[in-house]
Amino acid sequence: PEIEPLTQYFGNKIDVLVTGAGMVPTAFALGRHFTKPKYDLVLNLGIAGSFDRAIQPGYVVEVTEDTFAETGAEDDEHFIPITTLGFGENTYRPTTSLSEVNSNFHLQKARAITVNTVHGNEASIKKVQERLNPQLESMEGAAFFYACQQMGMACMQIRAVSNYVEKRNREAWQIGLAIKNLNTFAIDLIDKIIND
Ligand SMILES: O=C(O)c1cccc(C(=O)CC[C@H]2O[C@@H](n3cnc4c(=O)[nH]cnc43)[C@H](O)[C@@H]2O)c1
Repeated sequence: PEIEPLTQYFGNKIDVLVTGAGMVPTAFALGRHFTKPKYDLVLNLGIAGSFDRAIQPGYVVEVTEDTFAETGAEDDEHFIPITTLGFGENTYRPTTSLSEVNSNFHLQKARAITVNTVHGNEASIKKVQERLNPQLESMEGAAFFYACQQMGMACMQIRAVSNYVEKRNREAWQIGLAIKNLNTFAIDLIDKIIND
């Protein structure tokens, strides 16, 4: 449902890969799909939660970096990131930007984290904010950047905010508004890209 208006609009003019929610389904689906011809541009489109009260539900945002928030080790009250452990990276970035792709389009930029568990507890939200100071969270973004980087694909992540990251308050989520705004933006952008 997140990209149905877009698939209806473009038909088979673009390839749409629905990965399912979460970093493992996303990385697997992209790894399997990328054995096919190289793409000019790969877009990750989805909804997200916002830690930043200035980035409100309905806003469409360009993600400029995305961190796997949970990869590391606990040392009692202290968190040791995987980078410190020496097992690899936790932060990944797009390999192109909206301004490079089409200078007529502008979006607010934001730093994101990628999580397995949607935050919904005040203490854990405070902890992750103190550690990583994210503006957005999703369940796929960093895995998307990772897969694209591994395969040398030009990539960008565009997310529409469906909810604030707060103590679980499912009734306040505005998924319909986020999906509408995400699809309106994505259709406009892709239309320009394929017709220019
Ligand atoms: O908690 C629920 O009842 C519930 C019902 C439907 C969907 C969800 C999701 O968690 C959707 C996950 C989906 O959306 C992205 N997303 C949206 N908001 C957030 C968030 O605050 N934290 C992390 N991910 C979020 C996510 O990328 C998934 O694709 C829950």
